[in-house]
Amino acid sequence: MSTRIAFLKGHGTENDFVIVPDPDNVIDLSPAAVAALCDRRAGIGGDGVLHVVRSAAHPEAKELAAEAEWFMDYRNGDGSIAEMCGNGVRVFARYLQHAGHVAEGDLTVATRGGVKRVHIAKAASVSGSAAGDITVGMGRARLPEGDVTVSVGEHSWPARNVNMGNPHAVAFVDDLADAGDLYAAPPFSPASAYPDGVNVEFVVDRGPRHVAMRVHERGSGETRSCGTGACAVAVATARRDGTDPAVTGTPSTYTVDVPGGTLVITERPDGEIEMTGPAVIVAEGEIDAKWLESAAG
Ligand SMILES: N[C@@H](CCC[C@H](N)C(=O)O)C(=O)O
Repeated sequence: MSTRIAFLKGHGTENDFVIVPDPDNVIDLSPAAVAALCDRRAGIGGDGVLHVVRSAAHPEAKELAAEAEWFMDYRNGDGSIAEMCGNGVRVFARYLQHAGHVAEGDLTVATRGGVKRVHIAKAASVSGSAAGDITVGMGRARLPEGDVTVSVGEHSWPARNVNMGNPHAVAFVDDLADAGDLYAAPPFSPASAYPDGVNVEFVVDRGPRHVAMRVHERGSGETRSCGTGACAVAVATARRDGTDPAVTGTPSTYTVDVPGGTLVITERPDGEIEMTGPAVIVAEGEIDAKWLESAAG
């Protein structure tokens, strides 16, 4: 490993990531190293890490190399691995554009949840200062059967199971404040419902086809946004509202406010879901490899 490791910092609706470009997959990103990087006081700080690797150089993505040149090796802030990160893909694409690997327009990104189609919209200003939104094709949701209850303090709510490649429990609440401080993962029952943990979304109505949510993410705690979570919320809300596109035959679009901004989610009658929102690179620099080695213990 060289003595300096390049990194960038980016976010999508304030779901923030430490980006580690490593085309040849030579950096040892242990779970402890990821947690050290994401530490908001002793490290750089982030909800997760986007390890940017050429698909051909990663054992989990080699087979996807013909379809997507780059693999998003996503890690949660505690170092755990997740199947998918929706905002992560959008920020990953912005990094590829920023680094000159891709231009505006269409591209593909390999993830543990399969190959995702991405569209980088044209910048809104000629100076390029107002970057265009980024849309990602998130694939189809799965809606596993089963009643789940989510609790916070004295409150408990029925929750809808939605799998966006990763697991989500969506609870409709009267007031987002009822979810409390969300320092700890909200307990759910039955305890066997999510053997690998779950991301929990709390949702209120804001208007026609417009909701707001808070989220507690598995492996990261409460975050300011979650892309897969916003998609899970749009899917659950469409079923609640009777606007399931598979039934109505027309696309269903929801605006989902998160604490860090707004995402727009469209589900088509064939079940394919697209998510659109901003993605920004805010800084770049170098990490001392010796610090990372000692911080990771
Ligand atoms: N913030 C992400 C989701 C990241 C993964 C999640 N914490 C999990 O463990 O499933 C998003 O934007 O989708």
